[in-house]
Amino acid sequence: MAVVGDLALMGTKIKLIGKLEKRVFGVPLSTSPRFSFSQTRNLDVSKSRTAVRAVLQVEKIQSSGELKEGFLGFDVVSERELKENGFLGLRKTKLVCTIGPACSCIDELEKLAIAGMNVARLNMCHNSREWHQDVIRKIKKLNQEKGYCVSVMIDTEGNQIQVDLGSSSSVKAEEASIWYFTTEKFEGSRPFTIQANYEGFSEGVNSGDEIVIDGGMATFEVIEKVGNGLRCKCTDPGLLLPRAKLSFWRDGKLLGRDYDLPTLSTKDWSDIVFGISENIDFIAVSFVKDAEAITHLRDYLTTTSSKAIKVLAKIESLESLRRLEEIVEASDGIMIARGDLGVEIPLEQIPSVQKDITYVCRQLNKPVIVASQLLESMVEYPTPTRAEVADVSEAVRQYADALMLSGESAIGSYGMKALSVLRTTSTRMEQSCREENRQTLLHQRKLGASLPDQIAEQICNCAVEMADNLGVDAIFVYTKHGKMASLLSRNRPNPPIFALTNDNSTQMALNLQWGVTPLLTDLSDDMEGNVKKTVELIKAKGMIKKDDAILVVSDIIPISTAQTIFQSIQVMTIT
Ligand SMILES: Nc1ncnc2c1ncn2[C@@H]1O[C@H](COP(=O)(O)OP(=O)(O)OP(=O)(O)O)[C@@H](O)[C@H]1O
Ligand SMILES: CC(=O)C(=O)O
Ligand SMILES: [K+]
Ligand SMILES: [Mg+2]
Repeated sequence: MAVVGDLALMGTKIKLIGKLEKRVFGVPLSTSPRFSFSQTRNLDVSKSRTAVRAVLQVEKIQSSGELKEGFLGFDVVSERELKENGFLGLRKTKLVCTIGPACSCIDELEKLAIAGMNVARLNMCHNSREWHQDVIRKIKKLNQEKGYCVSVMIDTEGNQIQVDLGSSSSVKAEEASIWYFTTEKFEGSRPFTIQANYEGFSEGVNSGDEIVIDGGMATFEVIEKVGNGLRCKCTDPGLLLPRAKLSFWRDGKLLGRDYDLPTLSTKDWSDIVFGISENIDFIAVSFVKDAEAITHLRDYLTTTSSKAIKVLAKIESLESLRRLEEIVEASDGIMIARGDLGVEIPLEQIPSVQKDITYVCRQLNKPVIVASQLLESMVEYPTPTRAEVADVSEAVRQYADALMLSGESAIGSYGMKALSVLRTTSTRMEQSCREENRQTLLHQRKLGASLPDQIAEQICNCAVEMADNLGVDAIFVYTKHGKMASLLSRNRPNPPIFALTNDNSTQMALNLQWGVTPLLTDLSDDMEGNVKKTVELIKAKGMIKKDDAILVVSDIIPISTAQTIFQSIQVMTIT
């Protein structure tokens, strides 16, 4: 903590963190009292040095390169990749890693960041609040002190009917053995008895129906109902793991039952409040049923969070597939959660469903993550199977925005190797798609309703066509909320997109967007000046050379001429 007025901050920009006790420099900084305050403001310290008595924590942001005059906010990993591989060699597909006990210490987190992790995912199903807080703070520290740019995602637990095995690590069910599924709570374990976590789990279930564990780990036939419980016979032997999910089938079809469980449980809401206070970037909502839960959460975030947290809907149930378009429209992005999806639909349908979901996301311009079992064998082994590499390649060929590791990074012994397989496999397939000119096969649906939106969309479509036809080295886009950057990304251009923004939440959100390298930088109303400055800075870093061509797109609305919106495409050749 420091008294702002005592610091020599003349003419610099500072980031203020802490509880605001007064108006600072006459500027009323809005903040919700419930959450910690973190906002960047341009303050003229010279005028008010003596007037200030507000006690605030002043964070040195020069080290993370934030908004300092004359700074181009490259993260250390993109900068290195660009220097080593050149513009075209920059990886386009983003990488998400689930953080678990195998990679939660700061050294392992840093190794993942160096190896290309763009987003760290924390699954709130596991571990304690303190553990999650510790991991988030380590990631923020790495970003701040060492110049990485890793976004943080929390993934809600959700309301699901699952088993509670108490302290047992697994339970084996033998062929024809008789079991009792109950909602009665008891300590320890009882032979042939399995606790289900939800009172109404057996409602509407008849004798003769099937209970499928975790999409096929084991199967039981219901013999009879006993009170709220079910007496069953094991028809397909196998293993029950902790938190194994139950699904009910009749005549070969999933029993689509509405359990009346809200998408977000009380625990999920408490995790969300925690996430907001820890300044996370994404919330992935598990077992989304419809658009309503997503809209509700987004409204809540608008009123309670000072930063724009993005809401991702996880598609992992039959219901979410039925309402796919409305869910995609309502959310900021999608995760194809193939693990639980495979519990609800036959496995052979997953590849075509994945293809359909990525297509819808492309059309509606929402980033999409392909998740679960991409390199599952690497939880145990140091090399992937050929089939796994083919699966990863197919997701890249479908132009998914991001690929996700789950157990491979969270509990596996070869998380770093798995990340490296994702990186090399996606880079190779991206090159092959460029050679094939596959992006020309993308037919985009018109999205914009208002004229400015339609202009933005057309400009981005044309800009990408021009960039590819001219073979420019890079696309630069100046963007406040990331809209133009995403519209460019949607067209999957050959050159990389550098999105220059002065908004930290935009920067962190763009980490999930295919082909976009977000750069946090100081922007002014003077677009010519911005472009000139960026080029000078990037030149000074030795990343650009004579005769390189850059295409520049801008959607910044000048404040001084509020009525006029300048949206333009410029092509520059470096002299
Ligand atoms: N924070 C953590 N602490 C302990 N173990 C973890 C943690 N995160 C993940 N794991 C382990 O990694 C494995 C795979 O990770 P993950 O939880 O992402 O899979 P999942 O079950 O498909 O996710 P979801 O519950 O969202 O469907 C889990 O089975 C769990 O054992
Ligand atoms: C990631 C996840 O939730 C799943 O695959 O089920
Ligand atoms: K989850
Ligand atoms: Mg899941």
